[in-house]
Amino acid sequence: MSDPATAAPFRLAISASRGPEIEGRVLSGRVAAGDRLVAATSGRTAGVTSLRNGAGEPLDAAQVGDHVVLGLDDAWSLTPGDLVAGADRRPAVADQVAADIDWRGEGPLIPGRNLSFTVGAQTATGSVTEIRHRIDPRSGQALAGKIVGTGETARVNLTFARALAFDPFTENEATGALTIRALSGDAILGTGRIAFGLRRATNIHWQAVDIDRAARAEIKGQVPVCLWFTGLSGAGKSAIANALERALFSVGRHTYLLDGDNVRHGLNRDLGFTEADRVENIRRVAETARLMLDAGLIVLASFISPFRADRAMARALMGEGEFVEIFVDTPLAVAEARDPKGLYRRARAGEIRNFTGLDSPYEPPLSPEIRLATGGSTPEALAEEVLAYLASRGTLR
Ligand SMILES: Nc1ncnc2c1ncn2[C@@H]1O[C@H](COP(=O)(O)OS(=O)(=O)O)[C@@H](OP(=O)(O)O)[C@H]1O
Ligand SMILES: Nc1ncnc2c1ncn2[C@@H]1O[C@H](COP(=O)(O)OP(=O)(O)O)[C@@H](O)[C@H]1O
Repeated sequence: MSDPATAAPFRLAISASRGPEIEGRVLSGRVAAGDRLVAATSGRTAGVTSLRNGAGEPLDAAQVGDHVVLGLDDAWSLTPGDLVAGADRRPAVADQVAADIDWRGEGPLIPGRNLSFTVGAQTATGSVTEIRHRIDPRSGQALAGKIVGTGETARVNLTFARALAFDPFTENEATGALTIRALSGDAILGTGRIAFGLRRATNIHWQAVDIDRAARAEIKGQVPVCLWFTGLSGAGKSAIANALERALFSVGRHTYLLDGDNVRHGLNRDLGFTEADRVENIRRVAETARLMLDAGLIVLASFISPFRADRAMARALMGEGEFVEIFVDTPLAVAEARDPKGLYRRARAGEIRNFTGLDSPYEPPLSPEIRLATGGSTPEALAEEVLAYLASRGTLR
C-alpha cells in the first residue's frame, strides 16, 4: 500500500536555481531520477537526471519534507518560491481564485485593499475583489452578509498581481493553503484555503493565454477587415468612408479611419506627390492598416492610391479576404467640377505640379471587390452598398 503523503502529486518549493540544477523543499509527493517535471507558471518541462540531499550526498528518491538538489536535462530560470511539479499531475495556475478566509485583521476585511498573499512558497500582492458570503464556523453553512469582522470566516474572490500555482486545498493542503499579511510588516492578518481558480487559465500553461490577433478580434466581437477606398481627388472617398464609419460605429463596431489628408499632416508629413513619395505614402499606410487589423479593428483607408502596383502591395500585406478594394468611380470632369479645395483650378493654372488626373496618372482598379458609381447617389447610400457587400460575405455578423 502506498503512503498517502507520497501518493500525493509531487510539489517542490524552489529555494535556489542554478542553470540545470534546482534546489528546494518537497511539499508533497515523491521524486526520483527519470521523472518528468514542470515549472508550474512557465509550463516548461524537463527530466530529472540526479538527486542529492542538502549535504551533497546522492539520493535514489526524495519525499515530502526533504530538502533536495535536483539535476535536470534542461536549464530553467526560476526564482525562489516558484513551484515545480510532476509533469503528469500539474497544479492549477491562475491570477484569480475563490478561497475561504479566516480573517484576523484588527478591523473588518476591506475589498480592494492591497495585501500580501503567500501560497505554498510563492508571494504576490493581491486583494479581495468580492466577498461572496460569510461562513458559519460550526455548521460550515453560508451566512448572509458581506461584512467580515475579526474572527469571522468568508468565501471570497481574490485577485493576484501575477498568476500563482496552486492545488485546491481539499486536494493538497501544502499547496492550497494561503496566508495573508499587510504589505509592510509580518503580522498575519488571515489564513485561507483555495477552493478553485476563477479563470479559464486554470490548468493550462500560462503561455496558452498569450493575447493574439484572434483574441483581440474576438473580444471586440468582429471580423477585422481593411476597406480601401481609391479614386481621384474629389471623387467622394472621404465622404463615403465617413458615412460608412458612422454606420459601423452606430452598430457597435470598433473602427479607425485613415485618411490621406490627415495622415499627411503627421506620420507622412515628410512626403509630397512625386511618384516615389506616393509609393512610400501607401507603403506606410498599408503597414499601419495591417497593425490595426492585428489589433482587431475594422480599418477604413481613404487614399487616392493611384498606382495598381501599390494597391497590390497593400493587398499582399494582409490576409486572404482582409483587403477590400473599393473603387470610388467618379469621372474626372465631375471631380473637377466639385473642386471643393480649389486644387484642380490651381493645378490647371500651373500652381500645383503632379496633380492626379492632370499631369500625374490614375490607374483605375481592374477587378475591385466593390465599384461605387457615384453619379446621383449620396455618400450614405453608397456606404449602404459597402455594408450590403460585407453582410453578404459574412464579415458583419
Ligand atoms: N498633386 C496632388 N495630387 C493629388 N492630390 C493632392 C496633390 N496635392 C495635394 N493633394 C491633396 O492630397 C490629397 C491626396 O493625398 P493621398 O495621400 O490620398 O494621395 S496618394 O494616395 O499618395 O496619391 C488629396 O486629397 P483628396 O482630395 O481627399 O483625395 C488632395 O487634397
Ligand atoms: N456622392 C456624392 N454626391 C455628391 N457630392 C459628393 C458625393 N461624395 C462627395 N461629394 C462632395 O464632393 C466633394 C469631395 O468629396 P471628398 O469625400 O472630399 O472626396 P475625396 O476624399 O475623394 O477627395 C465634397 O465637397 C463632397 O461633399
